[in-house]
Amino acid sequence: MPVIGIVDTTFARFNMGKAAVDEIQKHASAKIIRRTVPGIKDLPVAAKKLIEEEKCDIVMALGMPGSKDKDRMCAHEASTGIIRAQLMTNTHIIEVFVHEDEGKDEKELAFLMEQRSREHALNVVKMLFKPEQLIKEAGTGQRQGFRDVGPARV
Ligand SMILES: Cc1nc2c(=O)[nH]c(=O)nc-2n(C[C@H](O)[C@H](O)[C@H](O)CO)c1C
Repeated sequence: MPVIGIVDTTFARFNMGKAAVDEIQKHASAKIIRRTVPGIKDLPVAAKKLIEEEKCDIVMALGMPGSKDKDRMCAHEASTGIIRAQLMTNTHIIEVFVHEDEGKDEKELAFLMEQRSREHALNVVKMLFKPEQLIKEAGTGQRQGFRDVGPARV
């Protein structure tokens, strides 16, 4: 049975890991191993440990960069770390970040954090179990959270 790792943060203002686990369980049979770390800069090593020590086939790294400049810098550093962890382990780590200022208010922020977590969880299920479905969706302007934008019109 495939093993999916989920790592999220306490800094985030919505329980992103819970939404991702719930969505995966609705659509696939997989062992899920969940971890929570303080913030996004702690995600890369947590994901790498899930891959190397817990034998996860794929990992979701979920977090919320804040709205200050130092948070944006932090997000860039965390992303770089996540990419390095992917290259070091030759394993996908699907980064699910929702910037705190993407939502116009708290309600929209919570909506976006839940939807993006769930839609990327579906991507993970497709990557593991139905890769041909992703090929069908190539170039279709999919977005996670807000509405899909569709293909460019010619
Ligand atoms: C400035 C800052 N901003 C964020 C953020 O926007 N989002 C987040 O999840 N975590 C932030 N952190 C915390 C770091 O990611 C990390 O948890 C600490 O530096 C401890 O390693 C920090 C320190």
